[in-house]
Amino acid sequence: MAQPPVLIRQDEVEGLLHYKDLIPRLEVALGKFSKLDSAEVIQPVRTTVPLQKYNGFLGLMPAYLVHEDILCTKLVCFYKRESGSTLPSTQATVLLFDPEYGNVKAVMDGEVITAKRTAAVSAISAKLLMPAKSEVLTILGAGHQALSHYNVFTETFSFKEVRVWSRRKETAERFAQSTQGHVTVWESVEEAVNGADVIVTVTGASEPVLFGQWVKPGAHVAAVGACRPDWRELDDVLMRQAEVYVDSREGAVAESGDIILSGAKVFAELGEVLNGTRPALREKTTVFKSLGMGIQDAVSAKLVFEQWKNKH
Ligand SMILES: NC(=O)C1=CN([C@@H]2O[C@H](COP(=O)(O)OP(=O)(O)OC[C@H]3O[C@@H](n4cnc5c(N)ncnc54)[C@H](O)[C@@H]3O)[C@@H](O)[C@H]2O)C=CC1
Ligand SMILES: O=C(O)C1=NCCCC1
Repeated sequence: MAQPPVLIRQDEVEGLLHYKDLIPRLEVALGKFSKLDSAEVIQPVRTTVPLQKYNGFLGLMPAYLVHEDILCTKLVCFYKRESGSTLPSTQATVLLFDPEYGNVKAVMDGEVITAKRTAAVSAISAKLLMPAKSEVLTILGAGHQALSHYNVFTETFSFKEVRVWSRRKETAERFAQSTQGHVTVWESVEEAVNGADVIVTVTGASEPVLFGQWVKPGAHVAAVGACRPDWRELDDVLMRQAEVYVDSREGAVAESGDIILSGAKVFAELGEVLNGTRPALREKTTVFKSLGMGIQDAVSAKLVFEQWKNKH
């Protein structure tokens, strides 16, 4: 009979999952996903169950990485919250299976995994697509993703200046006080992104907050919020003037309001750039539209479980 699953708590996941281990594994997984005959990676587009009463969704995100034999699913609830709400906007649990036997080996917190793997993939996009001498990073939004993005971007790159904007100034100020390094707080998006080389959008917005006319030509935008077909973070001008990269084409055309409603064309998946089958147009204005993928959670869960076993 199979052993009962181990339970790995949020604080344990936090201590076990490190960007230096995660980033190379995500790069390999994204590359495999984007191979033309991607029989190595099985990942259907996320199934979402609307929770109309609560302005939210339950997302089911299964994935099987055949060669690594990782079978995993994340269950994630995400919500559109009113300004000032104290309820969480994302809650997630990750289940790691034994693919042969079919039992669950581990149940682990999915919030840290979601925060870190999303930020790590944005860092991969920036490594490939940001201008060669990037000095100014602007983060729009000041929640969980803002912090994980701040952490991985400052750990991986050397920006001279980091700026933050949030719809409530106090939230941006609290964020700036919580970070290790110096972060300047800006009251308007237009000023915050003026001259920025890299812009990360990590808001709960459903209408555009970032407009193309404010973005420096050649800048790189990692657009992480607006993960529903009728939600936006970026305006049509930006979507049409930029070269658009995605994590999954199939996911992007099903779920991204910024892509669907602007009519923008997807230029490449990040995995195609990593595989060398599509170019990284670093000198152009680029948008990486992130929606999140089950394989990213699967790779992270495997890492967490490996590290957990080493300690027990
Ligand atoms: N692409 C991906 O893989 C993932 C995307 N997400 C999305 O990323 C976004 C941020 O997630 P978290 O940081 O966890 O959320 P959070 O709730 O911790 O932070 C959200 C931030 O956005 C701001 N915000 C909310 N509504 C806004 C509006 N209408 N206009 C401007 N700012 C607004 C909030 O004030 C806060 O600063 C969400 O949209 C979430 O659904 C989350 C996880 C993974
Ligand atoms: O990939 C994820 O995890 C999520 N993506 C979009 C919305 C929240 C969770």
